[in-house]
Amino acid sequence: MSGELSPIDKAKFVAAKRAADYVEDGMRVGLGTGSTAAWLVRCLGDQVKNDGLKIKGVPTSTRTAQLAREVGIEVISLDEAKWLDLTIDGADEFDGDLNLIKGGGGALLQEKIVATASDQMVVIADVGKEVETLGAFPLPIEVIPFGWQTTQALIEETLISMDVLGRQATLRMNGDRPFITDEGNHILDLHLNRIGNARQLSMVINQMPGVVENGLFIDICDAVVIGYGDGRVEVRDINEGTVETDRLDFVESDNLFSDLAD
Ligand SMILES: O=C(CO)[C@H](O)[C@H](O)COP(=O)(O)O
Repeated sequence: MSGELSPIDKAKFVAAKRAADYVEDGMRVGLGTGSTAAWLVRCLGDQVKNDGLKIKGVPTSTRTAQLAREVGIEVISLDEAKWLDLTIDGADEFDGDLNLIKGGGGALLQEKIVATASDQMVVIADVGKEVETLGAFPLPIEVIPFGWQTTQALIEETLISMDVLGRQATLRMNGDRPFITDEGNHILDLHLNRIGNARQLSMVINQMPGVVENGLFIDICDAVVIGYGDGRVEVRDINEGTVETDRLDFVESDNLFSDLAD
């Protein structure tokens, strides 16, 4: 990547850069997956290299693990860490209660395990991820490959019996093959348009044989750092509402930004 970044990349960058302020020396930090989380990993790597920040990172995917090592972050497993001070991750959608849809990058299982094992989960997102009601983004469901079509049919039939509108579950592909997660599973993307009762839906889906986990994160996220293309950031905290609006100075961060963009 080089040259001028798009407003959406700038928004992701400023959200990630602001969220890096949550990270303190000595912390065990869950590192999310996706393009926004990748900015965070690069920002933390920069602080490790240039400011002597000492952290241990628990990545939520092989992709993030590779990037974290490349930028100089010490990587440990979740079982080594046992418990984390903080997880910072992206999201595909967040609503006013800071409930999320995640898994667009196919890492929802590790992401949910890691976020749930953390004192605090902070989401970083460009403002386009904010929704009134979750569901326009297809809900990822991780299923084991054995009998996946039976699991798909069970999901669709159960949703019909619950009168849920729009319930097609499509197998995620990687070219002409099924997408395979880090745990060797498949992803079904459930097209609902609108999720009326996310908590109930999540529980119903997770009870089905063959389902490993779904991408609804209910009552897990503590704060969202929202980035805007002009450098503004807004922090929304579950307990305190909007706690801060700020503007990151692109001039000040130009070096880091263009280094990272290269
Ligand atoms: O849940 C995820 C990966 O499984 C990502 O956090 C989500 O898809 C957002 O990605 P991006 O930051 O690239 O928009």
